[in-house]
Formats: sequence, structure tokens, C-alpha cells
Amino acid sequence: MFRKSLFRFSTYNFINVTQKGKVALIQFNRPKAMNALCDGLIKELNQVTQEIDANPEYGSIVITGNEKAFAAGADIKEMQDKSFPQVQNIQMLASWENLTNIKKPILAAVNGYALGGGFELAMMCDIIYAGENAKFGLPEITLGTIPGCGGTQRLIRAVGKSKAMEMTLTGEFIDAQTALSYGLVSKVVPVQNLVDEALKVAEKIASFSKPVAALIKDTINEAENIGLREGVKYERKAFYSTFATQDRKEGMSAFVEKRKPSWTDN
Ligand SMILES: C=C(C)C(=O)SCCNC(=O)CCNC(=O)[C@H](O)C(C)(C)COP(=O)(O)OP(=O)(O)OC[C@H]1O[C@@H](n2cnc3c(N)ncnc32)[C@H](O)[C@@H]1OP(=O)(O)O
Repeated sequence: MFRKSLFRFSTYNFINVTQKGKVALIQFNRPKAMNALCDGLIKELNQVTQEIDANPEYGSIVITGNEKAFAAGADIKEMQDKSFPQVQNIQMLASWENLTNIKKPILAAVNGYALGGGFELAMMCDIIYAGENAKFGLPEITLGTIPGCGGTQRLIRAVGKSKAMEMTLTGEFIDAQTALSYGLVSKVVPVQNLVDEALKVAEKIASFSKPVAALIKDTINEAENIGLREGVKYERKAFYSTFATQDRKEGMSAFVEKRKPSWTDN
């Protein structure tokens, strides 16, 4: 059934979606606009990620752009003439947050520019890998505005106040090595190897029990929403809930019996 859907996705205007084993690879496809994230692209991204999330064939997702740009932000040309009442009325950019409701782990593979909303979208993902040419920035101040997709909130959590202030108040970009030293990305790899490296790790993640991977993703992300005491309680509840799964039983039995576990996602 999903293969049919993938066929339908291939007719999408702004993204390409391909199946790589148990991983769905989503590639932004607006090369002439530096993959600026127009409304249509975000609609397609939300639709496809929700379908992938519901499809048991898939265990993880990789999102990427091209070698020049992951995404150069929200589409400035779409926003240019909007008024305050209009943006408030349509709750502009609010639907971008849907990505954070996806239960399956999402890796962002960033080559080139990840700016403004492009960077914010990468920060909504669970793991970021950077190509050697990656450039991250929140240049909204240079446009007379501020980040609107959680950038201020996620950046301070990722890198601390001084660096978050420096990046957002100057609008300057940082390179891949700096992003690595800030802890914003987990790994820097040669540009041509980036997507393969992300797919390899995504395939490994997809090989585990899906409900267990979803619990890990959820509990780590929840840490950004709540304090430590509440967070530890939240984690413990999630941990206990793995004892209601076959996969927890199988994983521990396999260890004791010195064999490979066989996951059933139950
Ligand atoms: C959530 C919010 C509020 C936001 O994201 S606001 C947007 C934040 N992002 C930005 O400010 C980055 C804007 N882009 C840039 O600064 C430059 O395009 C880059 C990425 C540095 C690349 O520079 P260059 O290599 O010189 O390419 P450049 O010619 O500027 O871009 C190529 C095309 O993409 C278009 N483009 C690039 N970024 C765009 C964007 N965010 N929105 C719309 N179009 C964009 C650009 O207008 C140009 O189109 P055209 O050929 O019709 O003139």
C-alpha cells in the first residue's frame, strides 16, 4: 500500500521521497530557491512524514537537501507582503512544528546552507549530521524579524545563552566544525558521503524495536519541555512501559541466551 503512496509522493512538487531499506529518505527539491521552505513544501513534508510514521515498513527518516543548501529558510518572497493581522490569522509557520510529533527518529543530513527556518527545521530533527561545507545561521535579524519556528528556544537549549545570543543578534553563520564544537551536530563528514552516512545510522536505528526507539525519542525530547525531577519521573514511566512489550522480553532473553534478538515491534 505504501509503495503506491511512494509513487504518489514522487509526483510531489517540492520534495523527493525514496525508500532505502527500512529508512525513508526525504530530499527537499527547490534547488533554484536554495530549498527555501515555501508553504507547499511544508505541506508535503507534513503529509509524507505522517504517512511514513504510520507505515510499519519504516523505522526512521532521513531529511536532506542538496550539496548547496539543506534549506535557506522560510520563503522570504511568500512572507514579504504579509501584514501582522494576516500572519496572526493564518498562524504562519505554526504547522512546521508538526514535524516534532513524528514518533520515528529523524536524522537531518545538512550540506550547505541551513539558515533561518532551515536551521530551525534541522533542530526539530533528532540527530544532525553535517557535511564539511555546512553553514548554520539564524539571519532573521538581517531581515528585520526574528526566528519564528522555535529557533531561539531550541538554539539556547543546544548551545547555551552566549552562543545563541551571538548567532541570533549578529545573524552570522557558523561552519560545520564550529557547529560540531558547539554540540549542535553529532558528526561532520565529507559532502559526498553525508547522505550515505546518515542512511547507515538511520538503518541501524530502524533495525531496533520501533516502539522502544519511539519511547527513547519521546523521553529525550521531553527533557527539553520539563525540569529534571519531572523528566526523570517521565523517563521511569516510559522505562516501565517497555516491560509491557514483547521486544523488551526478547531483548533481555536474547542477551542471556547469547543470541541475536528478533524484534517484532510488539
Ligand atoms: C523562519 C523565518 C522567519 C525565516 O526562515 S526567514 C529566512 C531566513 N533565511 C535567510 O535570510 C537566507 C536568505 N538567503 C540568502 O541569504 C542567500 O540566498 C544564501 C543562502 C546565502 C545563498 O546566496 P547565493 O549563493 O548568493 O544565492 P542567491 O542568489 O541569494 O539565491 C538563489 C535564489 O534563491 C532565492 N532564495 C534564497 N533564499 C531564499 C529564501 N529564504 N526565500 C526565498 N528565496 C530564497 C534567492 O532569492 C535567489 O532567487 P532568484 O534566483 O530568483 O534571485
